[in-house]
Amino acid sequence: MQVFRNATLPDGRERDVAIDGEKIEAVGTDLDGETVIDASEKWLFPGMIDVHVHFREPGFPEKETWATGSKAAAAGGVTTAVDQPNTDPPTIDGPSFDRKAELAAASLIDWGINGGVTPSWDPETLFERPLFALGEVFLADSTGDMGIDRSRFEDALKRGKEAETTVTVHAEDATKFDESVRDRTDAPAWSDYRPPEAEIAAIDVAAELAVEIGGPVHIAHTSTAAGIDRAAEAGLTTEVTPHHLFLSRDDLPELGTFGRMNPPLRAESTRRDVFERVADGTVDVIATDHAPHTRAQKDTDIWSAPSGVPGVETALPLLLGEVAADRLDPKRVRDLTARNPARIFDLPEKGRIEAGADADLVLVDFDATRKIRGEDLHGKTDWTPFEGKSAVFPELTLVRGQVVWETEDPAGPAGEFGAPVGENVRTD
Ligand SMILES: NC(=O)N[C@@H](CC(=O)O)C(=O)O
Ligand SMILES: [Zn+2]
Ligand SMILES: [Zn+2]
Repeated sequence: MQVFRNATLPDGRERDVAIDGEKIEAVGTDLDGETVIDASEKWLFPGMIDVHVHFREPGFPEKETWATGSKAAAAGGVTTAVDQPNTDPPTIDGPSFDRKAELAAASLIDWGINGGVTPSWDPETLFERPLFALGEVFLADSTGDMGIDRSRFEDALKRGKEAETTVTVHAEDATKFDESVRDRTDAPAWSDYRPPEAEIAAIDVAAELAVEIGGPVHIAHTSTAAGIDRAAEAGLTTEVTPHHLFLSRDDLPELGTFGRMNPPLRAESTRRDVFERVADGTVDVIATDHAPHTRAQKDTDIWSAPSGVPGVETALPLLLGEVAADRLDPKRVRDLTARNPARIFDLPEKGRIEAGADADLVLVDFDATRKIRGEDLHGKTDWTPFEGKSAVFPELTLVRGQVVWETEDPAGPAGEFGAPVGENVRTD
């Protein structure tokens, strides 16, 4: 048994946390074990469950792989990551799921694989597999051009309901895109091209159909306060990315094409409104939408650059930086990154520091604030849109009791420790 002694938990209690094998054995005081780690002056958070990453395999290993993405995740305190279906081949049937699952075996951290929806998807064989969730279902084209129309979306919601799985939605309505800005070459043109109304309109459709059809619906990467409010009012769960929380159009002069993503960066006032909804608990989940592209791929004009930014290694550190600066409550960070995703996606073993749960833990020293630098990160991309921002990186990350990241030993353990989680689909 190993014991973290006198660690501060997100709710402020100071406790010993004892780990036996893969599980938390006890949370208490005066606990004993063979290995005792002095954690006084330090905090333990549950590992982040990132329900939205693009680890790019199969198809685009120059952007990311399961090995590099999961190592970056571990270094950022993410202990479970869920991959999205816009790979090549897209994950839209049984065989493509199996192929991705073989590659995911290289993961250092625990993982889930989502199933996607296109005109050529095969729900029969797809739902025979242990999907994490159905989605992200693209209501407009993004990277991978998997946009679908309303009737196929209805079909996806019905299938999701039948299989008792959550449907996650990329909510943008392409009929609201503003073609009149096409002759502009500045980076903010992307934000004007895919305006807030496009997101709000798509969330309205998702909410309407979710209420009509039933079954849980989760809106991915919401970027507008109005969208979040409408989703929440309709009983849908919502997710916000670190880039919509910490960046706005004001950053685009500096970021240029490296700040292009879907949905795009919004006005600074919108960013503040979104932050408020994250801080007050209206938003359920922070997920990264980790969408790496190489520097060379991004370094072109605004209409040719691919959409998406990396974020899996910097999300929890940025949030912990906000805790250090007294702008976010540590309990809120715990809920957004661990407790809520575990509840929404039905992972009873994960997301909590309690006896019986998986020992997915992050050891944090709030005095160790440092600036994010792209060159220090562990994914395939050597750039980050968060360059220079203050963050608190984990000292130690454990997945089911196993150290997968240690600041003292950045070479760290080899991969392939991760295991699949959350067979959230009824396959009988
Ligand atoms: N968000 C993005 O801008 N890009 C994502 C796809 C997506 O989530 O829409 C990607 O896979 O590159
Ligand atoms: Zn998306
Ligand atoms: Zn995505």
